[in-house]
Amino acid sequence: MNLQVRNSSVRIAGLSKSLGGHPVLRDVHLDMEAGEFVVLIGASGSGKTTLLRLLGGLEQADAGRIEIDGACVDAPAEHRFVAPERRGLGMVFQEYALWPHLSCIENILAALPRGEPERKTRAAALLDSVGVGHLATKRPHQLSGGQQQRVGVARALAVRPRLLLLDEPLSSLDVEVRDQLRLEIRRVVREAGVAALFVSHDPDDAWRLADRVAVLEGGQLVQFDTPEVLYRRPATPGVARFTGAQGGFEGVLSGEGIVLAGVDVIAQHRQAGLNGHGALYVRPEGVRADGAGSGLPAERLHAVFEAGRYRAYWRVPGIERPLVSLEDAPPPAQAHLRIAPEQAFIFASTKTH
Ligand SMILES: Nc1ncnc2c1ncn2[C@@H]1O[C@H](COP(=O)(O)OP(=O)(O)OP(=O)(O)O)[C@@H](O)[C@H]1O
Repeated sequence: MNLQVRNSSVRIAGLSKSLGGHPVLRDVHLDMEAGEFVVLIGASGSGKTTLLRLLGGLEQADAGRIEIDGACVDAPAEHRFVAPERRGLGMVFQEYALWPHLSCIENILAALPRGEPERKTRAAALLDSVGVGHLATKRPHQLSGGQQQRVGVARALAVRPRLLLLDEPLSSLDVEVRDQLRLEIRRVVREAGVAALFVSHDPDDAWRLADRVAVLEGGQLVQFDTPEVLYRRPATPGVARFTGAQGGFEGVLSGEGIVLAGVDVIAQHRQAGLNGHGALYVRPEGVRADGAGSGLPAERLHAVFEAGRYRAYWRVPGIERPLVSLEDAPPPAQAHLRIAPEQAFIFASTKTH
């Protein structure tokens, strides 16, 4: 059966929302392309759930505009607000939220539009598409968490949504089930051709699911890019950390880089408009110990074997925190650390000098 649904797109412009007198979202602009899978990340309290609730119609914006599939669903300036059930959305939550007294197939049938032809065939096909066709007659309590979430995804797609909203749907599952279900969600959402906004804390969700990743910091959208651009050009220290960087190591800016422990460290990317002091962020895979030669003089504090390599922790005179490197061979007690410019990023100093 063809599970294809309408193409969709989302336009969010100038969206602001305060809760309890505090601004939670500030002037958010975000356009999703038809069929695009966007993973929304951000620290706890950054406003992810609030953005999802605004899209879902569970909250009303203070300012700005939301369009789903070309239809304006929220625009306070125009006194426009479309109720949640009329927005054409599919929703999947962390807690599975299935009807406990209904079987899996009945849960799907309850979501299918009444006039839908061949309802039972479609409900069964939806369960099949997420790998739980054989559990159609079971009740939710007879299923594992991962199986229940599969039914949750099938039910969300049953309404032929214009947009699928997923709020940390994998976070209650153990790692193996999470990996498996992540792949299946991506496949089934692609097959349905529906746009999806997936809220997560987990970097693996961003790398493995997203066409683009949207990053919220303090209620503002600080970056909206492909995973590759996020990795190569993180827009903020927070994004650099999310992509695995350690930092910020404070130093004085030089012509092309930053001086740490008397050594000029070159970084390919430096935030525009900096002068005076800065802070270096670098991923462990961009730091290498070198027995001799140039680089930051370092003393090994500790090293552990990890997934075929050695993760080494170094003390560098003049740097407050240990610097971490990844090595192919057991690291020596003393070394010079070389930093790969493409793995290094310089942002504004967080200290007042
Ligand atoms: N009803 C409310 N009244 C007042 N403040 C609220 C309300 N709901 C949320 N907030 C505040 O708004 C901010 C953003 O909350 P939100 O739940 O959107 O963040 P989040 O990024 O989803 O966080 P988490 O990852 O922890 O779920 C938080 O500081 C939160 O305390």
